[in-house]
Amino acid sequence: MWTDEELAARIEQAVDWIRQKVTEANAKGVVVGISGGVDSAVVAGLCARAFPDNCVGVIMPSHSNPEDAEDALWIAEGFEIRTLEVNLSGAHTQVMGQVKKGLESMGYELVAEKMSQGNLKARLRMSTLYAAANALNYLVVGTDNAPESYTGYFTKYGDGGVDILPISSLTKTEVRAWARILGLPMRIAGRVPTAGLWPGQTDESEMGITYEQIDRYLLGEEVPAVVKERIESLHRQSEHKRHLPPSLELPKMERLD
Ligand SMILES: Nc1ncnc2c1ncn2[C@@H]1O[C@H](COP(=O)(O)OP(=O)(O)OC[C@H]2O[C@@H]([n+]3cccc(C(=O)O)c3)[C@H](O)[C@@H]2O)[C@@H](O)[C@H]1O
Ligand SMILES: Nc1ncnc2c1ncn2[C@@H]1O[C@H](COP(=O)(O)OP(=O)(O)OP(=O)(O)O)[C@@H](O)[C@H]1O
Ligand SMILES: [Mg+2]
Repeated sequence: MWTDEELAARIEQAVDWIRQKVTEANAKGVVVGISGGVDSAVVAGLCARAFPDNCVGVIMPSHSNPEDAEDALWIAEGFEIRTLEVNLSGAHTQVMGQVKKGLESMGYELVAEKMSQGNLKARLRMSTLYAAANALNYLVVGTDNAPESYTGYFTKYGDGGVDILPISSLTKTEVRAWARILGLPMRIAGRVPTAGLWPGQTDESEMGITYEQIDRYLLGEEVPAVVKERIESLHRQSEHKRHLPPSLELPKMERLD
């Protein structure tokens, strides 16, 4: 594996990179959503080191996982990050209720209601992070790791809607190793990954494969054929999320006047 010194050096590289990107953008600091999960805990640790006095952690408690907010606060306090708490349940109920009622009154059947409400949650979180970042001239720091990025396991314009991605080349195993070096306990480093979009959701049960398997695939190691097919299918289906929207280029028209 890696030595602690190697890991610490890579962490310092990531911290410097965050500082550089913020400076290049003429911004003054960083905003990060802290969920209680390991990815955002690691990114929070990097952000705190990069901008000890200009870092805001946003905690957006979810009724599906209320105890996560306590861990999120504990993580922020540990890194001495100032926190903003925003409860999105009212906004979520309002928007989703009106969309559902409106579409049903038009005669539509909602074929993917659970996904729609879950992804709206991720997009409201994104809007909240940008509301804070805009107000302060800070950048929004994302938490996608390599397996999530490769499989497209993120919400388009939700948790995927960010300004910079410091851990998007890290396997989940590496993220957990960085967590340990940053002083996070096993309770956080080893917790079951969940997007928190609906009660009981876990990343691995939803994807039907494990992070260990995706890590192995990304490192070019052997994985069962069925796992390889699943990863490649998720990658293909989500290609659109890793690009700017396709835009129609029409030839210029001569003006008649
Ligand atoms: N080929 C194509 N070209 C252009 N656009 C395309 C498209 N196919 C779909 N789309 C658009 O993309 C939309 C589908 O993408 P999207 O809205 O992202 O939705 P989708 O990929 O269906 O779902 C997001 C997945 O990410 C997971 N997630 C979300 C948030 C956080 C985390 C986490 O790990 O914390 C995980 C979530 O549980 C779910 O499995 C469609 O509604 C459509 O508008
Ligand atoms: N309740 C929440 N409060 C604040 N931010 C959140 C919340 N839920 C999700 N987020 C943001 O969305 C990001 C994507 O969630 P994701 O689940 O991939 O990461 P994680 O929770 O940090 O780690 P894990 O994937 O191991 O659960 C989080 O890293 C965080 O920035
Ligand atoms: Mg999570």
